[in-house]
Amino acid sequence: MIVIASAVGTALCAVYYLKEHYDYKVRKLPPGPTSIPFIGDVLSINPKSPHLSLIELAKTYGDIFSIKLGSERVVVLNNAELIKSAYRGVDISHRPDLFCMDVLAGGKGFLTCKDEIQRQMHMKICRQAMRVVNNADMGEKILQEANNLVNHFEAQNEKPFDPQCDLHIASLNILCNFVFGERYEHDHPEMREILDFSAEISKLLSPMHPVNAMPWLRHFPNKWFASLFKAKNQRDRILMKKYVEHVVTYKAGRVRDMLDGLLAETTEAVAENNKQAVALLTPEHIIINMWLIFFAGSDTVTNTLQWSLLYMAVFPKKQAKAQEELERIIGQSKRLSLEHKSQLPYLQAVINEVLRYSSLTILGVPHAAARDTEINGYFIPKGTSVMANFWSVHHNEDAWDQPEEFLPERFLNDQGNLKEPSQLPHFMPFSVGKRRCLGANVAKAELFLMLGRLLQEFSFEMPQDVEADLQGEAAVSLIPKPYKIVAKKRHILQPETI
Ligand code: HEM
Repeated sequence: MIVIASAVGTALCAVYYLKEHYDYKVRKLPPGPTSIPFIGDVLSINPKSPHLSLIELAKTYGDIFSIKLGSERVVVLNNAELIKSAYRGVDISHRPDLFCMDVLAGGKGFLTCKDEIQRQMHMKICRQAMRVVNNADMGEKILQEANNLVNHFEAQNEKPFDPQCDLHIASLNILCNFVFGERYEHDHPEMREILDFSAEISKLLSPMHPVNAMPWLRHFPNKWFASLFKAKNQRDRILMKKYVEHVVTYKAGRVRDMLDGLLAETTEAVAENNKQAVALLTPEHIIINMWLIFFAGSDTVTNTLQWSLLYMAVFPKKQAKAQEELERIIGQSKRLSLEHKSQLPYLQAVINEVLRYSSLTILGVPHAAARDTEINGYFIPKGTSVMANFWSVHHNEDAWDQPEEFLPERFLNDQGNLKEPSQLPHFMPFSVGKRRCLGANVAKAELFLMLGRLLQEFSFEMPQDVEADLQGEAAVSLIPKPYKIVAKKRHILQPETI
């Protein structure tokens, strides 16, 4: 019996390795390590720093290579040129299937939409709805949260505190305001529910989570699936309530927020008898698209602000330089606004350097091949997941001078102005191409006003005898480990102290 079992096992392994050999040599898939049946190459990846493990693999296999996560092949791109050429067209513009996302989006909304024409319509509709808010009072909405944040930080009385919760509520409030025109106090029950379902969904989104790795488990009672469906129901209940309230109070020609923008799109599509657009503007589609904006826009901004405060405390000279610029341009008499952006290049350079140095979205959001295609001469079968190692791009020694130093000055030209994007071909915090971040302008506005307001009011310091940890921990993105910080109320800086 043992002999038969070993013979069968050996034969299966031989078939597996022959298939691997065939994939690499005959089908010309991007090269990579020989994987182990069932688990693939997971042992080569350190879950705490996957971006660094992938850089190590690139040293052996080149800037485009493939690994297996379980039985799924994933292609990894490790340099800016490859990422731009792969993400430019529609061939690599789908998202991989993930069970949790299937449950939460159910094929609706723009994120998982596989029909290119429908996806483009979704994007057009969402961009138009977002633009309505951009042009109106986005700056005011952000400033309101920034001022609220100042009050919360002030209430800490210069004692060490963890800023994560305040920053998260501020960024969620901006999105609530932006999407359905409401903001909440910290202890409002609806805000608590939004925080709960957002945190639960963030946990469930890892491809390694049991709901995604073993979807058949849903047929048996278990806590993971129960929490997925609970989070979905909470989300649907709150967003459907907002939808109904907006339908009841909507007035043509008066767009209060993104949801009104979507209702205006619906009215227009119905009037023009545009059946395709109407089909993408059902209440379910609208709710999913609203949620996708929350899902994509809250943790990213919260985590970037968390990194920003930590870096300000660790690099006090850079903090003082940004404060001196704010003092000189805004002073005490004027209110910071988005109009001041061009006059505050150093603050913008600090934000860019935070985005580069932290490379928060280390591996971006995975793409998938929409059809059989090629990258750099290698065959990429339809459905294959493709990931971009943005951390590697932002820390590439050939592209950046002293990449391991925090130097906002690298984003300024000789005249002290912010460099043009064309002068920064290796800077891509919001990704590139067809699926690049839809909210990049909103994110930049939030970071500018929130960090700007905080630096006007406080100097950030690490608590006495505490050393900052700048390594972070990898989840869906690279987030700072929980930390405490001191927000010292500022007294106006004299230029000679800098
Ligand atoms: C610092 C903050 C942010 C960073 C670093 C960031 C970065 C990214 C990245 C890397 C992607 C993946 C692009 C790709 O797949 O190639 C993405 C997608 C996306 N982001 Fe952001 N983002 C931020 C804030 C926001 C905000 C505030 C919003 C909304 C208001 C937003 C909305 C989106 C959406 C909707 C997508 C998906 C686009 C699609 O699937 O086509 N993001 N973001």
